[in-house]
Amino acid sequence: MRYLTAGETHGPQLTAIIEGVPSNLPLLPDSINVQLARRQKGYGRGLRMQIEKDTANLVGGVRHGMTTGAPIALVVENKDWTHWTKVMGVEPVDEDNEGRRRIHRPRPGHADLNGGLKYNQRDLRNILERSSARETTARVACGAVARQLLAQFGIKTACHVVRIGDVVAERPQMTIDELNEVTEASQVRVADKEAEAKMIAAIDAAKAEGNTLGGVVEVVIEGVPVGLGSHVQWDRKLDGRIAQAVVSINAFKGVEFGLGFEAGSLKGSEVHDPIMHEEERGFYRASNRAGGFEGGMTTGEPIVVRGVMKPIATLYKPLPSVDIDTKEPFTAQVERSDTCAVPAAGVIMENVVAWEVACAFLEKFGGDSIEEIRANLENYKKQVEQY
Ligand SMILES: Cc1cc2nc3c(=O)[nH]c(=O)nc-3n(C[C@H](O)[C@H](O)[C@H](O)COP(=O)(O)O)c2cc1C
Ligand SMILES: C=C(O[C@@H]1CC(C(=O)O)=C[C@@H](OP(=O)(O)O)[C@H]1O)C(=O)O
Repeated sequence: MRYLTAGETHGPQLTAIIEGVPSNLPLLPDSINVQLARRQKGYGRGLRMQIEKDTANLVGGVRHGMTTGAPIALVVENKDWTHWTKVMGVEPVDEDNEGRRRIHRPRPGHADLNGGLKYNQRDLRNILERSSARETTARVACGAVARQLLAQFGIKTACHVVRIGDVVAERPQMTIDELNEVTEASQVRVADKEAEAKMIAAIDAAKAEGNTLGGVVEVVIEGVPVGLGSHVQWDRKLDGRIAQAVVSINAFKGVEFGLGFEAGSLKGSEVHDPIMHEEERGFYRASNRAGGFEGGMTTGEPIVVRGVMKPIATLYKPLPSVDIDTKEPFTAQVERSDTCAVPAAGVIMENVVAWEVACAFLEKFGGDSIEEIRANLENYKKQVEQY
């Protein structure tokens, strides 16, 4: 499968085209809308999330609640567009027209200056509009389709917040269904109530001082068969593909699997997962410190992957910057902004990781219809059982 997205944050809509979704997958807008709504939640977001009510309109590839194998086309409206029709319209306006809401003071930490230099744009709004994380709405919609596919084969996903600023949540000891239930009810997507209160207080404190916060989120995927991805070629290693997908999320700066960076300070005996075998269960691991991957392939244990999000770049007490017109130092332009978007980022990460897993799943069990894929999976399961 592959997808492309288009659309600006204050333009009329976001658009995505997904190619390669098999036929006979049940798909209704609701299964996408659930993910879009999850992405909009979370303490610390700015006023924009009160304006938007993200819902997907399926405009291709689905008929009577089922995919047909044709490309899926979907759009999500920007409700905010009504306030931006002139500023973001396709019709030319005067160079000096105030209605352009031209940006000429780049924000440190955002795409403004690099994008302006690269695309030779003197209105940095032409960079901001597409570099905004609004685009992740379309990516989550695509991920939601991938989750639907995974769900057909009993593969479940969850995400939870591990850290916001210097507040760390306790690692939850619960099933994936319980984790989903508890984090859904949490304002910052944690299972740890004590940490939740401290995280909310930290976000309030950052906001009060015109500052912002980042954090760490974890995604767990269960029910994945052994052998997705491959050791034979660099670009077929599924952990590598997931890493790329995670770091491509706006403001994500790092990724780790299982023990992750901690593995660098431990001995081999404390890091690797002993191999076990039981007649009933087949091969399994005594632990899952690898986070579900060896040799770029899934081990059959849950995928456990974390991503770190830097603090939001737009500060109400801005950092020094330089005006691109006068070349004079200036404090950076202030745009309406979030204080902390880590809980939302967890949902984005869950959906982009689900996408990569679904792609690897289809590469392994490929087929044009759900029935063909199911037959291939059953056949492979038998092979693994008899190994
Ligand atoms: C859910 C989410 C919401 C975000 N909201 C903002 C925001 O309100 N203001 C801002 O400056 N950056 C925000 N960001 C981060 C910027 O989009 C990101 O820093 C920017 O695109 C530059 O890319 P980079 O940080 O990956 O280098 C958000 C990111 C995510 C994932
Ligand atoms: C719109 C979303 O996030 C936006 C991401 C974002 C940024 O710079 O990345 C800046 C803000 O945009 P605005 O200035 O319009 O409020 C966020 O609200 C969204 O997540 O749907």
